Amino acid sequence: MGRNIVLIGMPGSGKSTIGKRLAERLGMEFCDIDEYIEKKEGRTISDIFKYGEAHFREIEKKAVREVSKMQPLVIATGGGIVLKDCNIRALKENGVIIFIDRNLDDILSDVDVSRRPLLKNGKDQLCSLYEDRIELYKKYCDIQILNDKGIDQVIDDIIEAIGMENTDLHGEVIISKQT
Ligand SMILES: Nc1ncnc2c1ncn2[C@@H]1O[C@H](COP(=O)(O)OP(=O)(O)OP(=O)(O)O)[C@@H](O)[C@H]1O
Ligand SMILES: O=C(O)C1=C[C@@H](O)[C@@H](O)[C@H](O)C1
Ligand SMILES: [Mg+2]
Repeated sequence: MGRNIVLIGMPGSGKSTIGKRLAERLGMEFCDIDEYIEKKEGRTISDIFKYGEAHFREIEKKAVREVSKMQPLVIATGGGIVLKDCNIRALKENGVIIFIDRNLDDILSDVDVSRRPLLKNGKDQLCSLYEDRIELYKKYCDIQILNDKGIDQVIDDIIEAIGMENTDLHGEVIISKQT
């Protein structure tokens, strides 16, 4: 059975949008872990956060374990998935991890802070999350893809990079085409 394609990155970096369309292009199923959690719990992420971030992270950890075992999927993860290394270990067992690396200014202009409890105090919080997490995204990914162009081009870059990754390249592949 084929491997999962797992997208990690900041809130607003494009994981859900790119993931859905990548899955369509590859004829794979798509799973958004935030949506999986909301469906399974029958409540929104914001409602879960009312019981504290630690409570959400435990639910997220369980969801990651479950989703990682289903394959082959394109998986869009929550922005904080990198905060527990067991999440990454589970996702890596059956999957290649792709960091969708989007410039903070572009994220700030697009992200929907109303649906993200960690961003409820506004966009300054996003900058501080970025500083805390950027090294984790880089460290944990197999492939880093710059989302600084049209979505279709980003998807082309991912498909090209996965082809390279599957044949003989191991370690970090950075696609940074200037178009
Ligand atoms: N390359 C791009 N060109 C134009 N718009 C983009 C691009 N990448 C992302 N966007 C837009 O940015 C917004 C955020 O994208 P998306 O919701 O897919 O991010 P996400 O990583 O899933 O965020 P979250 O972690 O909050 O769920 C969307 O409105 C999306 O259309
Ligand atoms: O960046 C984060 O920590 C989060 C991002 C969202 O995808 C959700 O998973 C949740 O709001 C937490
Ligand atoms: Mg999303």
